[in-house]
Amino acid sequence: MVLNQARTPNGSANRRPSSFANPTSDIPGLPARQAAAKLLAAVVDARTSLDGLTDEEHGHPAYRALEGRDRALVRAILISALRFRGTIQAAISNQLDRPLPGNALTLSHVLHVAIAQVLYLDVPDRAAVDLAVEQAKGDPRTRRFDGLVNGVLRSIVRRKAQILGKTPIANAPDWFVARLNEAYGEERAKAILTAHLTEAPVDFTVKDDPAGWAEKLGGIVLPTGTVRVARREGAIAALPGYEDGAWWVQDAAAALPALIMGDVRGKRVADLCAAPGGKTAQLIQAGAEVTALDISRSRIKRLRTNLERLDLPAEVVEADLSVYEPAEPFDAVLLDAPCSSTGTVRRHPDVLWTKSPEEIEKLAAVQFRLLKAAVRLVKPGGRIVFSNCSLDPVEGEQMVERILAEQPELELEPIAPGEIPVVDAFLTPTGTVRTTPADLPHEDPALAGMDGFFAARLRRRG
Ligand SMILES: C[S@@+](CC[C@H](N)C(=O)[O-])C[C@H]1O[C@@H](n2cnc3c(N)ncnc32)[C@H](O)[C@@H]1O
Repeated sequence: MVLNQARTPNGSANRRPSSFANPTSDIPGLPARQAAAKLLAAVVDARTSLDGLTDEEHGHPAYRALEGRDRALVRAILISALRFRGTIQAAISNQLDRPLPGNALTLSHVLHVAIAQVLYLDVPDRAAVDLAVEQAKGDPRTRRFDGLVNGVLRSIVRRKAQILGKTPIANAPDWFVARLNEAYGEERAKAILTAHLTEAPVDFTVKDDPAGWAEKLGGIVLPTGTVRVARREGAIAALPGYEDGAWWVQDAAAALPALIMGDVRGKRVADLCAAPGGKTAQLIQAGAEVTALDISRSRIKRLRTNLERLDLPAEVVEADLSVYEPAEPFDAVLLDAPCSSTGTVRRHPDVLWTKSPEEIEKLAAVQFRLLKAAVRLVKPGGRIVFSNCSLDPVEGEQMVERILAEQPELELEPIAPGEIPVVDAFLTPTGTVRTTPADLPHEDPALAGMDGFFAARLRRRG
């Protein structure tokens, strides 16, 4: 089907005079769709993180100009548009005889925003389609395509059940699928890609009584001890136990690196990339005397607030780990390094569209540098736990091989099966920890999975 006739939402020819001054600003719901298309452009064209764009204080101006409800709608649209980007793109392509012109990026974003609503959100189809047509008309870059927008969207509305009923296609860039296949084999890679299509549950690390908190929060206790609740509307801060500091939100996988540190009671431990403080809190709770260090002022602020709420005291240091010189070395250090975050796609579907293989290599270089800096901060004989939330072996398994090859004073301290029973299910043959979103399956997909994480325990030779 070729769609190039300019038509209004009700199918009649477009007769709106071109001199119609700023025709769109008063149409309810339109500013939210316009903002969504702008933010989508910023994510996929300029590779900007969605969290930054939707920051309540420093986010994109088009986002900050919206009311709270519209902000939530924009976020929901973008999460779906990015999570199902492959499916949406295929649905568009199926409607056209030839691809959209390469310079029609704005048109493509308008379509993606509308289709995300039609296929995945509880927005009336008619509103999604009509607003997209108005949006196209209101922008000189898309004005001449309003008929195409109308035709493509109406056709997708009609084919909705068929599109949604199909086996999901890979909603990830080719480079990512190729790297997953290579690292995990096709079957596990497919399971990971499928897991990415469901929103992650909310996980809580509790100070004590997991069963009691699971009941109060309406969740389950995972084999790892984490309390898990299916995602639902509502503020985390309104949940029981928040004010009292009884728990903190932390993915089940993110809770494992601190556990492989072993018994830290009474030890001086540095958490070297600490903010916002999930692992710091675990280490303090486990009885360590913790120094929490981070380079980012704003993230340090969040860490302080979190530790205050939890009533867990630590020495907090704002510094660059590469140049940090403590008065004396630590008994043990944890380096939860900055990474590509490809293990967190379920909650951050923008990651796949903002990162690239080159970016992964760059981040691996940063991790290598930080890991070397971490080694000099620990006493001879002391442990170094290295972790991150990437699925890519370059940032995990291969990073450990590289550092061991370069630093003879380091050795791998493999985790033996049964030593820390909660990580047994995730141990690799070399005694490191690897989790993926396809792990921790559950009959209810809303309660399944965990972040992709890697963690290794190293020792500075004594
Ligand atoms: C993956 S996050 C840490 C998450 C944290 N460990 C937790 O569990 O809540 C990585 C952190 O590394 C910090 N970072 C990046 N480069 C750093 C450096 N050179 N020195 C210290 N911190 C750094 C970032 O600011 C960021 O907060």
